[in-house]
Amino acid sequence: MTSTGANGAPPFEMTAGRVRLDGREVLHGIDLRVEPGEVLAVLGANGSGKSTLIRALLGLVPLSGGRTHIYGSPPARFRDWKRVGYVPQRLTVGGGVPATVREVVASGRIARQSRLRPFSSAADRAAVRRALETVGLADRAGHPAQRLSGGQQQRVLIARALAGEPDVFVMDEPTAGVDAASQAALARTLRELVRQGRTIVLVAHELGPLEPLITRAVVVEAGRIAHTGAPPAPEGECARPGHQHLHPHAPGTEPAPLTTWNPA
Ligand SMILES: Nc1ncnc2c1ncn2[C@@H]1O[C@H](COP(=O)(O)OP(=O)(O)OP(=O)(O)O)[C@@H](O)[C@H]1O
Repeated sequence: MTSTGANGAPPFEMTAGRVRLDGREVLHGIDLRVEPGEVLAVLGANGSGKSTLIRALLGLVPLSGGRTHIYGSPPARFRDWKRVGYVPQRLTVGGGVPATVREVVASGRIARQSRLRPFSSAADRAAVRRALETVGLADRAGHPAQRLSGGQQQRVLIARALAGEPDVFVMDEPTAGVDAASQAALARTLRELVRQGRTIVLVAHELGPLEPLITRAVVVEAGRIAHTGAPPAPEGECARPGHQHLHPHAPGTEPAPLTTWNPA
């Protein structure tokens, strides 16, 4: 898999990025380069600017100063959206229009379709099925997504990103409101994605079972990066004597299928 853009450009590179919302500057000169294969945690208090930062990296909010690139292109000129999977904080797809779980997850394939191939193919349907199985929602495929619990909706959004088979995943609090078993399942899924060479940027308050996967953390404080460097020290299971730390970049062989979630 190619994990950089043309000329080896990294997934994201922001230089002196500034963002104003409602006339108030909320990001004050951010420098951040995300390397291929990284699992970068964006940490910080409520309102520090974490979501705004990742939305700006994706071009979803415009910069008022500085510049940002996705695989070497400014967001407005970036065309290869199939390489990018975004898991927002909440399910907003459909804006109240009823959509089934399968339809929401299938929308993750849109960037892979084209004017020449506008309809879903067998490969699209298989990717949607795999993604639903991975997050343990295959039996809910025909249910209205809006009627699921918050944690299940979060899993739908993760499945939507998985279905797109992107090179880089950007996840805004993927564990928020998700039960402990599903958090552990998400950690297993992310570990496999990283082993396949994908890049992951995730916003989190609590890393929980994702902690051992993190290769670098940035801490956002009042719209600035206050710390960048080593991930937080592993706790709990990983810190126990005899625990086998499976490094996410351990050289692998063939990509294995993503582990199916079996939430209790
Ligand atoms: N659409 C908006 N208009 C005006 N101000 C906004 C808007 N969205 C966010 N803000 C403000 O920008 C700042 C950063 O918000 P942001 O959502 O990026 O923080 P966060 O670190 O992701 O917070 P949380 O952990 O609560 O999700 C906050 O002060 C917030 O009130």
